[in-house]
Amino acid sequence: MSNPFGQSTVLGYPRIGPNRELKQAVEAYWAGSIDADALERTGASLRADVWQALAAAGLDSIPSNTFSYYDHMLDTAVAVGAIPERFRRLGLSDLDTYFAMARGVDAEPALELTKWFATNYHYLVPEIGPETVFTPDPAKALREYAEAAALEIPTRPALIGPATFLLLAKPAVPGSNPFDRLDDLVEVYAEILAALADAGVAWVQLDEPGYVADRSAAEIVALHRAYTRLAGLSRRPKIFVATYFGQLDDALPALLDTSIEALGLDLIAGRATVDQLAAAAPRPGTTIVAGLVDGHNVWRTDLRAAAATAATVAAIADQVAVSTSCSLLHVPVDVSAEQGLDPQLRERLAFARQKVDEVVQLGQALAEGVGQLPAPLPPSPEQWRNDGVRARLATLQPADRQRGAYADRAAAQQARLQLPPLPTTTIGSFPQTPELRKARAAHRAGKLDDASYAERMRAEIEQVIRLQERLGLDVLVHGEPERNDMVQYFGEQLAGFAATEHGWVQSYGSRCVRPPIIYGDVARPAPMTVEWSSFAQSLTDRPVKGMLTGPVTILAWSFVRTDQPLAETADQVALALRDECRDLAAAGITVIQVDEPALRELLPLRRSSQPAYVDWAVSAFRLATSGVDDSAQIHTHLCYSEFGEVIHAIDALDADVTSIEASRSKMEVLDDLAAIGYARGVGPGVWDIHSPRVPPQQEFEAALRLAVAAVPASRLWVNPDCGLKTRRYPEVEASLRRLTAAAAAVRS
Ligand SMILES: Nc1nc2c(c(=O)[nH]1)N[C@@H](CNc1ccc(C(=O)N[C@@H](CCC(=O)N[C@@H](CCC(=O)N[C@@H](CCC(=O)O)C(=O)O)C(=O)O)C(=O)O)cc1)CN2
Ligand code: MET
Ligand SMILES: [Zn+2]
Repeated sequence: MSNPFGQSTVLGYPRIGPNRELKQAVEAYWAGSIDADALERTGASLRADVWQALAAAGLDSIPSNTFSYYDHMLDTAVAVGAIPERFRRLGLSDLDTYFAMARGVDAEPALELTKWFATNYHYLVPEIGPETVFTPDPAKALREYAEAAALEIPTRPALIGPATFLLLAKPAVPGSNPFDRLDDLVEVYAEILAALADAGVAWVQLDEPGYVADRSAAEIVALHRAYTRLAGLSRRPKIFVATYFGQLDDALPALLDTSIEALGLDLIAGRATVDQLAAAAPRPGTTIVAGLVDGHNVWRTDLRAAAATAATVAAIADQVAVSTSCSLLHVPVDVSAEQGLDPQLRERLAFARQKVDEVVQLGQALAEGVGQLPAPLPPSPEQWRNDGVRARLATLQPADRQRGAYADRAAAQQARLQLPPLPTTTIGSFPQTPELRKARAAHRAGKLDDASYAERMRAEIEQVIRLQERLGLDVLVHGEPERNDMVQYFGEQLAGFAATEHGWVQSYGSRCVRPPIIYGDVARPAPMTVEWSSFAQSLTDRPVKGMLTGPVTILAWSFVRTDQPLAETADQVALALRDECRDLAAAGITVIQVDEPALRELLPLRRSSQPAYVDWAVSAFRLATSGVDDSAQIHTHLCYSEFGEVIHAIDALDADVTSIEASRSKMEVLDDLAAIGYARGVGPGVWDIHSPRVPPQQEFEAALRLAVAAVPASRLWVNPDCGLKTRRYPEVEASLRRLTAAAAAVRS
């Protein structure tokens, strides 16, 4: 049955370009080496390429306004006029005002950056207060629509919907609630929709993923009111509300009770969605856009199984289209560029471009039947299995996840380490200089041999050690110069992982990551970090921390196999890390840090699913870290999130020392930790490393005095919020000098 929406669509597409063209152009603009026109030309050409590729692939309904120079939440803030006064008064051009909000300028810090749901994408948090004046600014959406129309490609402009926009905003004034502004904001959307309709736009996409998390009855009533109002407008495009990253529960009947023309549902992450849809009984004429192709992972879709689900949906709703489960922003662009991958793996993968083809095939199957669909691939090759690892996991006992009593550990560690009160340390990485990146690029290209590369890295490590000695830090790090990324580096060395050459995914702004792919059983063919750490330790009498990435973070920042529970894959990674910890300890490394910055990221959006997650996540970390004896001091590190929700999990990790981002939230996390009786070492970050600013000495001391008031000095560590890889040496030296001086002042 044909429907006005069409049979197939995607919710969004990568905007960085097949070779990170956007990153290069944007960074060149920031550096002043190209002008705004040149940047705009690159943007226009990337957008045109995407629309043409989507049209050529045979998609019926193509999104626009999914491009962004930095972030789509920021674009929506601009579209509704929510530009804080402190940026307006800089008097910059529109483009530079936009980048000022994203990155800050000397006088004004940027908007806050935070996790986009349970992904490794980060959005800029709009600041909304009772006084925020909303004004419609549909210029970007209109321009993109017109650009595509000039290519004879009609598109569907996409915006974040008003309810989710406010749910994800933060109060501009303490104590106010951005969501209270919903009715005002909806009127601005009404004007935007009218402007789009006037330009000939037939459909608009409004994203409301905020409703796949637990929401109050009042928030659901407000959602219903918002879409009743928008759907009731006389001058507007047809409305497609897109939801993703989970299931809507009570918000589903609320949305279906409005007269929106199409509703997108995530049938990958929202396992109960089909049942909920059957119970809600969509009204005739509403198109259900079934998200059947996973937009958050890289595996090919089992098209026959997906078509069967589509058929089930078609029996409930009279009009059905097929889509991705979420925007394709979260996967790399094109797997056909990966000629270095094992062909047996490559044929099992679908990146954004391949997922578009899958959606088109499923759309055709809806109309014409499943006869043309390819058969599913056979099960994974036998050689991806590792019976040794499986046998080891099968025999694990609770004791393998349990260290000795903390009091005994603390005594054994202090006897060995002899640390002063308020010991100072850093989180691991030192600046990744352009020279280091160039050396790594030359090594990768075969222009720098292994020995010369290793020599270059050892020289860097030696400089980093000497610098820390000069600064008077107590526990040193080797600086991680040899790591391209804290997850990819391990992925490149572990069996069961594959690395891509071009598989870049945007993490925030111009920053990208190349997540490894976990396709088979995980094992550690050889030690991964021991040589570098031992070398660093050989240079100094002070302790040098071993530095590993924890199992949860390795999973969160990789693409993970879906043929077994995450918990099982996490334990396999944990066993490899357990062996690495033992090898480090055996090599004389007395302090080992196992980073878990993504512990909060994987926390399920719905409360009911959280305990099971916390259980396996904590278990895997403990498996990784409890194979060493009491005298080895285990540190962990967390950053990039609000920790309140995982505070018990942090305690349950049972690390001897937890370093944690705290400077921007004024040490609040210490109260959270105190409230649950956390009684081991803690290093609240006293320096916000996200900005190049060198804080004055008093700021370090003030932060430390707050910390000393909340935590006994005997358990308190002094460190920055996170690693220093994105900073430059002048800032690092100046700030660390103040950090150590502040520690000395507070000690005495
Ligand atoms: N995986 C991951 N997720 C994370 C974080 C993280 O550290 N890792 N931190 C948080 C914030 N997210 C971040 C994500 C990316 C970067 C980042 O700095 N990315 C770099 C790339 C890092 C990298 O892979 N570097 C490689 C490759 C660098 C590169 O682009 N090389 C050039 C050539 C080298 C040159 O001439 O400069 C090339 O290949 O073309 C290396 O050092 O080897 C970037 O986009 O610029 C920082 C934070 C949360 N999520
Ligand atoms: C995102 S957490 C980073 C931890 C890592 N050890 C570093 O210092 O870079
Ligand atoms: Zn960090």
